Amino acid sequence: MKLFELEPDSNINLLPKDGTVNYYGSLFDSQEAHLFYSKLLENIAWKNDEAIIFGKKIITKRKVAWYGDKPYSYTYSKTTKSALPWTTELQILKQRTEDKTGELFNSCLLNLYHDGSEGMSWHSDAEKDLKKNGAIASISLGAERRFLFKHKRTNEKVELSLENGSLLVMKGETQENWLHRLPTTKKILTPRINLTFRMIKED
Ligand SMILES: O=C(O)CCC(=O)C(=O)O
Ligand SMILES: [Fe+2]
Repeated sequence: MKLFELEPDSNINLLPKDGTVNYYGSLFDSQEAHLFYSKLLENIAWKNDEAIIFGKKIITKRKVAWYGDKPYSYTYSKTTKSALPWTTELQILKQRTEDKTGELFNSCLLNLYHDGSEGMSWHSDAEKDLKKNGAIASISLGAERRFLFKHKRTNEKVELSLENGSLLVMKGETQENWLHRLPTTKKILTPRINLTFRMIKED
């Protein structure tokens, strides 16, 4: 056991410019992280994602789900989904994320990556349904994976590792100026669940 486990400083901005990314490390002890992971695996309405890539409809191996305060429709990879009502676990996780970050969220996109062969390619989350420059809070459960940012103009890169139970927040102009991706890897053989709490525009 490590006697002096240093918590990451969530005030540090991991990006050198044009946006803000804060890493909070793990929000849970390993038992609690495992409990949330199992409950989400069991209780979330996981579906294979449909995306339109180069004009062709494809079905991803990765599974997704979309929850929110209201049945918001959300257009993602050119397909539209309607948000389901919060489950108990999601309500607890949303509350905890809001307490930690001081931000409010009204929706959550979940991703289930069965192993390292599934990932997400370079993109930014600036869909028109999302509040402009609203914070996006990302919780990771299960396998630890690498996560990268790339500046849209300069190609500068920032890399980190998303631990089991960890919270990462992207805010300010991050989505306007940076892309992010979850690279695939042959080394990871176990699943990971990711939750991104977001704020959908209500007009
Ligand atoms: O799985 C992750 O950590 C990232 C997911 C993501 O970028 C997204 O859902 O937009
Ligand atoms: Fe994203």
